[in-house]
Amino acid sequence: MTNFLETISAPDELRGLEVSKLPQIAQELRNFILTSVSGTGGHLSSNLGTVELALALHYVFDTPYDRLVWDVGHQSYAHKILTGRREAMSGLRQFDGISGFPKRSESEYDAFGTAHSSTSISAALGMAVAAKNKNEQRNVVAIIGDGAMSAGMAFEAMNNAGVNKKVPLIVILNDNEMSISPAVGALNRYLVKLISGSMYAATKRGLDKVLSVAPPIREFAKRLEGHTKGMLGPATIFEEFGFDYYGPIDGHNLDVLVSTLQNIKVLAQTEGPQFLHVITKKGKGYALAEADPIAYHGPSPFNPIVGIQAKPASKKTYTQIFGEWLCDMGEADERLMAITPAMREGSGLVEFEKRFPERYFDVGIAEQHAVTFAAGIACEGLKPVVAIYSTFLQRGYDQLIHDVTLQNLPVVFAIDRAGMVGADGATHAGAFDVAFLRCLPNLILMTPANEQECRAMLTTAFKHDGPAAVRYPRGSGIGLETTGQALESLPIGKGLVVRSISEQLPPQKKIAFICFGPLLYNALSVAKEINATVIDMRFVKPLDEELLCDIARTHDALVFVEDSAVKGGAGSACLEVLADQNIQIESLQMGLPDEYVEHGDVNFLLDLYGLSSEKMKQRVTARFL
Ligand SMILES: Cc1ncc(C[n+]2csc(CCOP(=O)(O)OP(=O)(O)O)c2C)c(N)n1
Ligand SMILES: CC(=O)[C@@H](O)[C@H](O)COP(=O)(O)O
Ligand SMILES: [Mg+2]
Repeated sequence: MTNFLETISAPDELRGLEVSKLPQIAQELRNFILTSVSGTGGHLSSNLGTVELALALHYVFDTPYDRLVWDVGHQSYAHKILTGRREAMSGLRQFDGISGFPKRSESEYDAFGTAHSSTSISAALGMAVAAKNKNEQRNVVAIIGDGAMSAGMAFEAMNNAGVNKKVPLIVILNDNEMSISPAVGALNRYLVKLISGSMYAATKRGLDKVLSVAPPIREFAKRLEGHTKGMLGPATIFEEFGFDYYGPIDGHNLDVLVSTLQNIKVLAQTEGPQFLHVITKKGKGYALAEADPIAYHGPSPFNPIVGIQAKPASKKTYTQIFGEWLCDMGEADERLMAITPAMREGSGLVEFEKRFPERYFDVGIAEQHAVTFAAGIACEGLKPVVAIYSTFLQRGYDQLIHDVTLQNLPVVFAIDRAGMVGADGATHAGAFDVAFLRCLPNLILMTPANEQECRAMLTTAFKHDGPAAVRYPRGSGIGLETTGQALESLPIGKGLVVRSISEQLPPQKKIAFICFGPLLYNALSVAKEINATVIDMRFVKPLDEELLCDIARTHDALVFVEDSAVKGGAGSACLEVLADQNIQIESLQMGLPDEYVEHGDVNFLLDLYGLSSEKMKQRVTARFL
């Protein structure tokens, strides 16, 4: 049997086929995705669930002239494979390989770069308004998941789109009742009601509209009605926002998808914003992923025959260290309230939810709300802990300033994925939190070098009567044990001398490494070779100014080391203090460059940016020795 997928290098070739060929192509796509992603690692269950949708979209719409904007974009592998990147999938999320998300610089078919959730409707509306303004008859489609739909930004866009009757915008809601973990919130309950049939009336109303304005597609309405129950009832929330609403329809039925999209494409040009609700299964077609879409959301490489096999890890991850601390502190202090914006597994809160369900809050993909929700909790004397990725905290920055630090409220920010994250690349790098946090009055900012410091700093933050943040990287530390360790704080604003210059073989130049975070250990291995001092500063804010100035006055050169952007980072904070104290000294800053750090193996990237031990030694030698 012909493998059609191998003959398709662009959607034009797809559009030349009979629609009856699409189911076979879908099967080939699904098999290819499973084989490829099990080999490279990546996002799997969401991609298995959107095979038919991607196929039908490229079949019906004249891509890339018509625009497709994939929300989050973690589910865009079928889209990438159909648009000439099948071979490139073997390099997925590897350095110099293709991104795991749509990326404008990667393909003309990637209309908008995504990865942070809930931006698609805003971007698509912008494109649709621009097309209208330029008198270009173009279709723009936003494909957004039910999880992504829970973010305020999606409703900001809907609110703006709905009143714009002449804008050819199509929004497709890919509803699989899952975020990464099960979807949460009132919107999820509402969608379940829609799916359950209690509000199929919307479809009936939509059908009546279709019949009234486009008689030639009467058979479309009849066929669509075949998939819905014609009960009358209240308008859907989407219609109240000004969209014509159709669905829910089966997002795996290519006949229904293609005919529905062909007609909605026409309506968008004459009737304005259209909203299609499709139902899919996350993990579709691979039994293990269908059974456990969470485990298969973003797996590392695995054998698809037997599925993911749990491997006993030699060292705990920082996420596990946090999760362990959260339970221990939650046990010790019932005021602790744990908040996650839709990242229960990734942030390590699964155990806490089991043990303290009444103090666990998954607020959905809603970082802005998560931060201010925590502020409200703190106002009432309880102790909120916001578990959040560095990159996603960017989404709640104004709330962090305006609602938390300005009011000096005791909220703990457990910031995971600080520094380089590897496979997810530039959109997910935790590069900027030191720069955007250290300038905030009232906030304490800590950078643990190892697991024990991480646990102690979380305790310090929790016991502090004001806003406090601890930032720690993706992955494991050096392997220090923390289980059962006492919940003791550190002296706030105090650094630590980890190594002093040995006077036995005094170096030609007295160099001190001033370190923030786990790169301290790369610096330490260099310091042992060249006989240098190593300082673990521990706090970016408040800085241990006394220690810093003492070291500066007793050494010939300082090397600042951090796994965050150099621009505005911890090293810059130190240089500001030295300038204030009028201390002149040679210095070198080591950290993330003034560019977006792309996807790739973290150790490779550390070496690329001169942060491996070998490269640190080369840079220090070249500059000072
Ligand atoms: C602002 C932001 N917060 C959190 C995430 C992490 N994240 C990635 S995918 C996802 C769930 C998306 O659910 P949905 O939109 O329903 O897509 P599905 O995985 O079900 O296809 C989350 C929370 C993100 N990418 N962006
Ligand atoms: C698409 C998305 O934003 C998440 O799935 C993210 O990729 C998770 O990152 P980790 O793998 O670091 O938990
Ligand atoms: Mg979903």
